[in-house]
Amino acid sequence: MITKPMIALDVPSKEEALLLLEAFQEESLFLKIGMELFYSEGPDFIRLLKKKGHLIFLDLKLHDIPNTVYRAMKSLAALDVDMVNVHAAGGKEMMSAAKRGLEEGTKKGAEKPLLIAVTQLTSTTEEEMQHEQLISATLEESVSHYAQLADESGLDGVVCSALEAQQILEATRADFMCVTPGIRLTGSDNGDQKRVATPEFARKAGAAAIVVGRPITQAENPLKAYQNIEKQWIGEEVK
Ligand SMILES: O=C(O)c1cc(=O)[nH]c(=O)n1[C@@H]1O[C@H](COP(=O)(O)O)[C@@H](O)[C@H]1O
Repeated sequence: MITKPMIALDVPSKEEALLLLEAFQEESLFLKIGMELFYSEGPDFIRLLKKKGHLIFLDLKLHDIPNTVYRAMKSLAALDVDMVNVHAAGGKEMMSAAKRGLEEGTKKGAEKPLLIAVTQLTSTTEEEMQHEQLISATLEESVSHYAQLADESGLDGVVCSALEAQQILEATRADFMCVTPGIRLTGSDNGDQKRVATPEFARKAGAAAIVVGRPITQAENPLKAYQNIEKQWIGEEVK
């Protein structure tokens, strides 16, 4: 279990990201850098955050032909990040190519980043999946199927809603990682998220990590919000 909640740094610039991080002072964090920040600030900002002692989940959700994903992963591995992801919908050949790229791109002596696959985005409902993606299975079946494909491709885990973590662990193996975004506290704004759960639910369902963005980044006091979520995630009593 990754005890630090992963903070989704969904802000447009390095300045805004650093301003937000000021509140956390010297604390070492697990930061998720997504497309918005990576596309604007690039690899240099990742290196800076690593130098400051943070762990990085580089969330670029690769989904392309196997050769392209293999080559892209080789580049990403050289950044020495801790976790990267692809879309499971890219298929087993693509996921295996991603893994090979990471292995070949990791510097000697460095640890290979964890590789996980997005199953169905937490912003997707079963109805949307069936009518827009024309997948006739239930959402649970689709998510478990993608998780099994990811496991067979040698990946470390998946991104899913905490609502599906327990069934995924049953369909794969006990140490398969379920990284769960769509985390919300009871009564808070879901925004565009559809399959949401509390940190406590995620823990009880066996999730390996939680990813939290707006409930922290848009809170009046981001540090306090983070600490509150962390307590619920690791199971400490909230005062
Ligand atoms: O891969 C992800 O991280 C991801 C997958 C998914 O299914 N749903 C999902 O919300 N995410 C990411 O998790 C974060 C959730 O942010 P909040 O909804 O603001 O907490 C965003 O940065 C999303 O890009």
